[in-house]
Amino acid sequence: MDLFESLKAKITRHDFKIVFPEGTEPRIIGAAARLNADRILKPILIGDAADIQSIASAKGFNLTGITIIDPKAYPQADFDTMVAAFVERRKGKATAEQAQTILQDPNYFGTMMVYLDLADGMVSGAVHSTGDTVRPALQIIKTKPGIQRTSGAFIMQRGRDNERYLFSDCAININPNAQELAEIAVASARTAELFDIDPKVALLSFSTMGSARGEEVTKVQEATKIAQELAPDLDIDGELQFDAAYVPVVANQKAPDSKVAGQANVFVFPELQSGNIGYKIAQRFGNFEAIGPILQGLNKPISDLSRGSNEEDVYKLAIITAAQALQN
Ligand SMILES: CC(C)(COP(=O)(O)OP(=O)(O)OC[C@H]1O[C@@H](n2cnc3c(N)ncnc32)[C@H](O)[C@@H]1OP(=O)(O)O)[C@@H](O)C(=O)NCCC(=O)NCCS
Ligand SMILES: CC(=O)OP(=O)(O)O
Repeated sequence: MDLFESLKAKITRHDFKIVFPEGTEPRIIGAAARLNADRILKPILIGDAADIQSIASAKGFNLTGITIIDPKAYPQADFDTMVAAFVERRKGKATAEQAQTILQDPNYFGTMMVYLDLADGMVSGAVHSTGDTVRPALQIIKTKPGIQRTSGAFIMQRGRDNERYLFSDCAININPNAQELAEIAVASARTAELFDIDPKVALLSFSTMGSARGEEVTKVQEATKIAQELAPDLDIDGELQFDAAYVPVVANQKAPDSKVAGQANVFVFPELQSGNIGYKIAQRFGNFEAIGPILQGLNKPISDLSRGSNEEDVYKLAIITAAQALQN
């Protein structure tokens, strides 16, 4: 079954509430209207109610049944509760006065809704940068026990046969150390399983099994060892160049003894420059649909769109976000 049909079937009866802080953005309104009409989940739009309504009617989107939260009209008592919860969560890092200002930011407001269980997940980032979208989640939602760093994975999908891979970290950690990279590799395998990928994890480099040297290579070698120790049940190998990871004939030549080389479907990039560039090249040259970034390791699902996303990308990432809520 198509990935999204299978995810829709899993989430539909749960009526998950997904909050969209960028409620006046037409791509968001359009996706919310479709998600609502298809009865997949319950969208909550944050923004000026009159603006949202007028954009929706200009574009012909039906908002009947969709919750709109206009921060200007949000009940004072509920806002005070949010402020108090934020101050408590930030443990001395924000005063009540600062919290009043911080929570005017729709991403902080939406993230607090998820934290307070007023929503099951959040999707933002169609107009905000990744930093502005995810920082509230890092500060408020935080990572699951045992996970130090959240990271951002993409499901890369192409063609009718649903050729599907996972790329990470393409969004968050600028230069992870070996331990962090190892955790990213293991978290990526777990995310892959959620999307029906039987993970074979390659830690990528410009070197294959010692063919080149340098501290960048050593980091990937160390990360591979740590990841294998962290998750002995998984097929994880490195360091591998992309061709050795992906192309069987090259794998035979460069890494003949590897259980992953030539068959990898989870590609872990050594740092963010290569990860972010890599996914965009596959998306724009390779015609892969890039779904994500899916934030891994957070206590609750928060998703960050690329600003280049279209309405369909918003629709699909909202479904994935709701599917992640199933794991909570
Ligand atoms: C994600 C990012 C914004 C965090 O940077 P930052 O806001 O400067 O983060 P700080 O170091 O000030 O940390 C803020 C909080 O987040 C936490 N944090 C930072 N990175 C984290 C991570 N990867 N995982 C979990 N928590 C993290 C910190 O521990 C800190 O928590 P605290 O305030 O409770 O102590 C930054 O790493 C970044 O800009 N990454 C690149 C994003 C990007 O542009 N990607 C390309 C497009 S997708
Ligand atoms: C994931 C990503 O690269 O986001 P943006 O394009 O918004 O920077």
